[in-house]
Amino acid sequence: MRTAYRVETVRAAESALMARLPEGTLMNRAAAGLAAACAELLRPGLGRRTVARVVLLVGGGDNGGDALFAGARLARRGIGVNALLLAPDRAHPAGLAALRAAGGRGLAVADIAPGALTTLLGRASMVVDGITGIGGRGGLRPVAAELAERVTASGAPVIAVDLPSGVDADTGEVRGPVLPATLTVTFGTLKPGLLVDPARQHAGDVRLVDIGLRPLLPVEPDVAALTPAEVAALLPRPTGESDKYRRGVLGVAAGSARYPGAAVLTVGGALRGGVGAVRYAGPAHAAVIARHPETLVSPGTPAEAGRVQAWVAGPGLGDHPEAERVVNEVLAADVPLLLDADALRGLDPARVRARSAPTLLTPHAGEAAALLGVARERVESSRLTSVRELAERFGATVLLKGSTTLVADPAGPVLVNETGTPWLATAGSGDVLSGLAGGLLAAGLAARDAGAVAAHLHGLAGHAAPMPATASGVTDALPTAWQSLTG
Ligand SMILES: NC(=O)C1=CN([C@@H]2O[C@H](COP(=O)(O)OP(=O)(O)OC[C@H]3O[C@@H](n4cnc5c(N)ncnc54)[C@H](OP(=O)(O)O)[C@@H]3O)[C@@H](O)[C@H]2O)[C@@H](O)CC1
Ligand SMILES: [K+]
Repeated sequence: MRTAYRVETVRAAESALMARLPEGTLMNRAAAGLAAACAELLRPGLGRRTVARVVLLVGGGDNGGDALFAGARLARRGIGVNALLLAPDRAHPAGLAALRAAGGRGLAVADIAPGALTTLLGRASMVVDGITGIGGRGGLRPVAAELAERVTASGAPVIAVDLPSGVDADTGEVRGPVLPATLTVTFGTLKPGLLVDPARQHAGDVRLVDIGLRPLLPVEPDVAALTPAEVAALLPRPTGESDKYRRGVLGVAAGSARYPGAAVLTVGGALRGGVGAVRYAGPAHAAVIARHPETLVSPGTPAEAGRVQAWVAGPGLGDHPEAERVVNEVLAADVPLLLDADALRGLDPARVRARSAPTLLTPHAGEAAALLGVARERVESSRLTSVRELAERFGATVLLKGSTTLVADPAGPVLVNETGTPWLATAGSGDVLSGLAGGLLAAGLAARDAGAVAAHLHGLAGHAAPMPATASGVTDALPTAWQSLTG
């Protein structure tokens, strides 16, 4: 797992580690890793014998200290380094002294004429952002924001120290101006803001520098992303003993006269999710059997459908004459249940909490907002907080769809899926995901794993599908995605 820890936990681990080591060791390790990453990016330019010039943006905290010590290392290699000090009286004294001793310059931003600043930034091979790290609060303050804007306008690549300045490390929220980076060099551990949108989008590539923190961090992270190997290990595989019931039978209650396609896509996703069989119950049975002849179909409601190991309900229920009854029946079924789309409308938390079998809810931001009674923008800007709130309120696992899909249980780490692509924002794509995750539930995966594995596969299939991707194309690409994971 790629794991991320919130600031409070990082600080506790850092102080425990610092207490065992000579003063300055951690910052020295951080600066060494940062300087190495910068030098690597500068090398192609140096190969052409252009003069490398680095500009450091230095805030009043230790994030600025990291930038200054890294700058000193670069200056010792003959690189021209100018540090722009946002708070000159508070710039890390030892860091500034090291930079100056190595031949670099420290300049108070307030003392630089606008024209000179433009020239300095225009000539920079790269800008190192040490304005704020884990000590940053809210969006950048006006002077820092103005500087950030000028840096962005200069077009120079930005290397963020620990975090892009202006993002919230713990929540991934962006509450004001921020300086977007090409590369973020982070220390000791990832922070949630490096995995969760919208902050993640400002981080560029992320490189983790080991400063020896790992053994002092708790086992359980706050946010994590499964690696491809971990996803592969969770995929259900039939054994010699398998029959369709042991592999799992999924019930699908989706689609309606108006939206038969939703039933077809949900069943398609399930069949590609490694399930033993799919029972479809509802008005779109003819469309389902025409497209997926291996489906066991019936026109009735879930209670009449026969034995299943999990249910998916919701996609395209639309004008289904018995939509309410369908949702009531699957809620009453004592098997894992995935609720999506129309089944989420007006869903009563108490009814979900009362279930004895696991429940997985798969809202997009709009549906999540309706369930929480907040504006959609609030969910989009506070995705991590929102998904946790929903999981807590419903006592269920919640998969919040979006650019980075999040999967939360009422407690424990939130899983982030990193394989998504904007191409998946296409009609019916969510129905495929529901079927896929439902199939994994029926195969016996825990709700959190089913959600995370489905999101991962769905993302890979979104990349593998012919462009421009359609939901059917994504379904058809699922075996390719599966094979890319299992070799
Ligand atoms: N601890 C360790 O072991 C290690 C820590 N390391 C490094 O230390 C970093 C944390 O350092 P930190 O705690 O000094 O906080 P930091 O991120 O520099 O920010 C505080 C400064 O920013 C300012 N400021 C705040 N908000 C602002 C805003 N919106 N806009 C503008 N300015 C704002 C704030 O001003 P103030 O509020 O005090 O007026 C203060 O001056 C960490 O991310 C990592 O890089 C590494 O060396 C590895 C070992
Ligand atoms: K920074």
